[in-house]
Parts: sequence; C-alpha cells; structure tokens
Amino acid sequence: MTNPTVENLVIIGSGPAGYTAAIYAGRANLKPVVFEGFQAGGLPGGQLMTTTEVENFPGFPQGITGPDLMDNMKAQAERWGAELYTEDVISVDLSQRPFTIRSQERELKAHSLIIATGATAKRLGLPSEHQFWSRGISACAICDGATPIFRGAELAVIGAGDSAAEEAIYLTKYGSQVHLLVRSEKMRASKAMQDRVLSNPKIKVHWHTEAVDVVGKGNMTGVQVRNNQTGEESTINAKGLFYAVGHKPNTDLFQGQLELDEVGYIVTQHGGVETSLEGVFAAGDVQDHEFRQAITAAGTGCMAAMLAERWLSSKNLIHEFHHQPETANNELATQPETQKAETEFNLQATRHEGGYALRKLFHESDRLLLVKYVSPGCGPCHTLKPILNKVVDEFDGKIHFVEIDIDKDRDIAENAGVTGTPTVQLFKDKELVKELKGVKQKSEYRQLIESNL
Ligand SMILES: Cc1cc2nc3c(=O)[nH]c(=O)nc-3n(C[C@H](O)[C@H](O)[C@H](O)COP(=O)(O)OP(=O)(O)OC[C@H]3O[C@@H](n4cnc5c(N)ncnc54)[C@H](O)[C@@H]3O)c2cc1C
Repeated sequence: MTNPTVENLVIIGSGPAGYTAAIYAGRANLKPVVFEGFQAGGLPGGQLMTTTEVENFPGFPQGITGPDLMDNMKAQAERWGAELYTEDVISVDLSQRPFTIRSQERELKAHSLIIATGATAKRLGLPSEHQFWSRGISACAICDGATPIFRGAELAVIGAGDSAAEEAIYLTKYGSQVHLLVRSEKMRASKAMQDRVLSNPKIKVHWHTEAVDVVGKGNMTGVQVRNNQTGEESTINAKGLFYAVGHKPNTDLFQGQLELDEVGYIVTQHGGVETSLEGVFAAGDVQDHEFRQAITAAGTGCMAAMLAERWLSSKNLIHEFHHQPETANNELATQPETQKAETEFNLQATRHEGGYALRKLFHESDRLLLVKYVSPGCGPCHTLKPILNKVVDEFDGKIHFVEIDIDKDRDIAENAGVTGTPTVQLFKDKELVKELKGVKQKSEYRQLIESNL
C-alpha cells in the first residue's frame, strides 16, 4: 500500500517546463501538485509573462503572446487534474524520503520532485540602483515601457543578447531614441535580431560602453557611462534604463542538496533531466544554459514527468488518481462583467473601466475607490488580474473598482504619477490612501480595503 498523505509528485515552477510536466503527470493519473511561484523567482507563468509575441513556439503560425501561451498551458494542466498553488517554495529537505517541500502556507511530503524554477533577470548593482528602481530603472521593458514618463523621452538598454535587442526594438514605440549600451565590440543576439537593431534609425548602439551609475533628482535623467577602451566617462540623457544583462538560475533552495555547476545551474547528464539524486528531476532553464527556449523547457518538462512516472512505478510508489478532464477553464470562462462605455455608466455597478468612469466615480462615488493601472502586454498585470478579481468580488457593492489602461488614458496615468504597471491605488473621500506597485498577495489588498471601510 502507498501512503495517500504523501504526494506522488511535486513540481516547483510554472514556466513552460513546470506546466508541461504537470500536463504529462496529470494525464498519467499522478495528480501532481504544482507550486507556481509568486515572487521569489519570477512570476507565475515564468519568463514568458514578460514578453509580447512568441513567434517560434510550434502550433501558433501567427505567433501568440507570452501571457496567452502560458494561460493555455495552465488551463491544460488544470484540466488534467494538477493541483496548483500560487506560492513560493521557501525550503525543501531532500535528505530524507519522502521529500519535504514547504511554502509559507503549507508543508507537503512527496516521493518525487521536478524542479522547474527557471532563471531570474540579473541586476547590475549600480550605486544608485536602489534609489532609481521603478523611478527610471526597470528589468522589464514590456511591463514598464508604456508609462507616461518614458513617452517621447530618450531611453537606454544595457545588454547585448536577444533580450536586449528585443527590449530596444520594443522601446522605440515609446521613446524618441533608444541607446543600447554594449560592453564589447559585438552583440551576442541572433543575426536576425542584430539586423533589426542595427537597421533601426531610433536605436543608437554604444560599443565598448559600461554603465557606471544613474543620475537624476526624483526620477532619473541620465546614465553615467564609461568607454572601457579609452576610460572616458560621459552622461547619456535618458529617463529610463532597462536591464537585459542575463539571468541567474533559481537554485538557492537546492544548495548543498543537489549537484550544481559553478554558476548555479542544476547538473543533469547531457540532454537529460536526471539530477544527482534519484527521484529528483530538473527541467527547463534551471538546468539548461545552452538553449534556453520555451520549447526546450517544455520538452524537458515532458521528459521529467515521464521519467518521474517510470521511477515511481519501478519503486511501487504510485497512488493513482483517475481524473475526468473538464471541458473549459472556469477562471477564463467566468470573467465578471465590467461597465465599459460611457452610455453604460452605472454608479451602482462595482466594476468599471476607463478614464470616463474614473472621473465620474472620483466625484460621485461614496464608496472606497480602487484603481488598477495596467498596460498592454504587461505580464505582471496578467498575473494580478485573477488575484484582484477575487478580492473585488468579496467587496461587491461596497467599493468601486476601475481599470485604467495607461496606453489609452495617458493623461490620467500622468496625473496619477504612475511610473510602472501594474499599480493599484486606493482612494477614500477623494484622497489617495495607499499605492501598491507590482503584484501582491490577495491578503494585502483585502486588508487594505478592510482597514479603510
Ligand atoms: C523577454 C524574454 C523573451 C523571450 N522570448 C522567447 C521566445 O520568443 N521564444 C522562446 O522559445 N523563448 C523565449 N524566451 C525564453 C523562455 O522564456 C525561457 O526559455 C522559458 O520561459 C524557460 O522556461 P522554464 O519553465 O524553464 O522557466 P521560467 O519560465 O523561468 O519559469 C520559472 C518558474 O519557476 C517559478 N519559481 C522560481 N522560484 C520558485 C520558488 N522558490 N517556488 C516556486 N516557484 C518558483 C517562477 O515563478 C516561474 O513560474 C524569452 C525570455 C525572455 C526573458
């Protein structure tokens, strides 16, 4: 008999590797538990939540946005019975079997483990980095590029790979000029991306150039740079600085428990997913410093789930769950109704959208007013949506909620001082009570509302 309080398989991570592993393990009746992550190592959904078009994932001839692709993978994993928790794993104990996996909310035992924690964008550690973070410096052009302070302004990107190229090209939609700071005399990006950068008249590449610091009062106004051949220092005018300087594998949890290489990647045999410990598998960017693609992450996620099932079966550890797949993803199917058009404005409704509604509510509402600022293609905004939707539902009829797309309602975003998305502001009696930037836990939004009702 197997012990039903011990999970067959826990998967850590919800990028292409984690969700693919969940789909395969779910279909093998293992009922995998997935810790999707929250903030420790990137967003739930992984790195593709910070990009716009994915043109090379097979099956989507017209391309698909990163967040849509990850929504589809999530829905498919849920459909096959995966149990998902949007929580960070804070520790694992692999020294005893079954293994122990802990988040802030729960502790689970599992016979096997798939690590799919991916990689996180690196920071540079510039002297004033902390001061200007979100006041000009950002690690996600796709999330923050559309904010009003960057419109028509000079912007800078640091990096030489595909991400740097993509960010520079994307930012030309908003900035007057984009300075690309490259440390050496060449870029590492693919030939196709280099061509797009070098032929874009709005991008100026500064070769042999390193950032020294960021300058400004309040918001940043420039990047201090040094030419590493001549040693000459100068300041490039820029209201925004976007980092695209590579990634660090998210493996701190496994230090001393699994074999890691000198950079911190989990060591697996070439082309495989088996780690130094039986029953523990690693998939995706956390073990792959060579290909780092969504499809290779998904491929290794599939391999990890199939090998986990074989291993569990060889040890006679499987506790089978028979699951009938659902036909539709409920979360996607049941989007609450929102008041959109001006003619539809109804003061009694809880949810609204757009600048017209915000202006009306600001003057006429006698409830707390919760405003969410988002921008097109912003992955964290996507992550925040179901979290905030649930909280707004809990206060239906007691608050007003408005969503503002800062790309459409630029003047409103500017007046509200929004410097990145998502941003949530709470107003009481026309006064700003609190501003929350980024994605927070449900409980934080709930407490904020409750304490002001
Ligand atoms: C801007 C950008 C554009 C890209 N464009 C493309 C493209 O067009 N095509 C392509 O093929 N590839 C693209 N890539 C690369 C692709 O995104 C990655 O190769 C892929 O996402 C790796 O998948 P993964 O599942 O290994 O990890 P990730 O996507 O990095 O996901 C890691 C997951 O682990 C979770 N996690 C981390 N730590 C913990 C923890 N302690 N507890 C719980 N969960 C945790 C994170 O929350 C996240 O869900 C792009 C990458 C970037 C940054």
